[in-house]
Amino acid sequence: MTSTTSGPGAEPVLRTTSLAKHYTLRGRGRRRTVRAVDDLDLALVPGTVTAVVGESGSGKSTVAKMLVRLVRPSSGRITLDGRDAGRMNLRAYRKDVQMVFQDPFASLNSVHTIGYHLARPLLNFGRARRGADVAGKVRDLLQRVKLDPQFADKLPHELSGGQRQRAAIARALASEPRVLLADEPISMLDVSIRLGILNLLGELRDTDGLAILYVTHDIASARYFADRTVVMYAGKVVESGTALEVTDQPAHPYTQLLISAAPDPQRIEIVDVSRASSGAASAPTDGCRFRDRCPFAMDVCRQQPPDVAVTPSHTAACWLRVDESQRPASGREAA
Ligand SMILES: Nc1ncnc2c1ncn2[C@@H]1O[C@H](COP(=O)(O)OP(=O)(O)OP(=O)(O)O)[C@@H](O)[C@H]1O
Repeated sequence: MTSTTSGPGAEPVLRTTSLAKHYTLRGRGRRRTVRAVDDLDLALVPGTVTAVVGESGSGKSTVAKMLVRLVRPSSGRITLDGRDAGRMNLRAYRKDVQMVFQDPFASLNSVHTIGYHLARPLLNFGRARRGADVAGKVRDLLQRVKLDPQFADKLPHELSGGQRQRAAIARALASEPRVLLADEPISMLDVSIRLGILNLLGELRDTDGLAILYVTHDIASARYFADRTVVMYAGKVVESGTALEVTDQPAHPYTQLLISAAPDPQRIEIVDVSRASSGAASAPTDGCRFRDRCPFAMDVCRQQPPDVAVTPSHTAACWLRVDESQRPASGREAA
């Protein structure tokens, strides 16, 4: 096999191994544990987009927050080029791993110009020297996200939502990162400009060889934009594969439900259908977490299903994919 530095065959730059985040909630004298993320093995590869898809409460944002080190994992490991992220200096880590947030209105400070927002990380990460150098690099960043250089002098409120999100992407690019974590980067934008932002991110993937994590509740946009798709339900990955495999031949009943709820999974329509029907918050924490909503649930689903290979690049964690003769005895009875 030819080894490449970017694209689907390249070595992952960021990896997670058995990553988990559990929150303990206390109230009325009781303690409750929310298993926001469990057993997550993820590999982000340069020059590719990995989509994490799921409805509200499935743990997608918690994954992104752990990866950018805003939230400390309860267990498991994150490695950047094989180095343990938890032991790395945060500034050195963030130079390589940057995040774009959902809300471009909240993520830029209203009292500072766009130029200021871009100059700060350029200087902090040592990518520019004060004076003409930083001004030139601010212009370059604006150009890369297709904003006119005059935007440097504007305040955030003078920009549209799409322009703000472009400015936020430019800010994330200032450190010249290798990994970009994009948490629902288009869900708050007008439908007409969403595609433009995804296309911009796609260009950056190709020109800069960025490894992009694209967090979304919208499986249609993942099909359009991502190379690989990972589907999460109630904190667990239920299916993963190439974006086309997962959308066009979904193997897990939960993915099938997500797709049937999308108006047209082949079109980037982006209607917020999946949030309304979320059952993730009340899902069981043992066995298959989807079993209470699954039309095919069996007794065996009380046990954790194995990850079954559908194709060499596509897996689904579902007992239906295990031959009946291979299931534990209870797998042959209806629940
Ligand atoms: N700081 C926190 N304290 C307690 N529970 C939390 C915290 N952050 C997230 N959770 C819980 O963890 C679970 C996963 O949340 P998360 O925000 O990662 O999901 P999500 O898929 O990104 O959903 P959304 O699209 O609504 O943001 C949810 O049950 C949520 O209530």
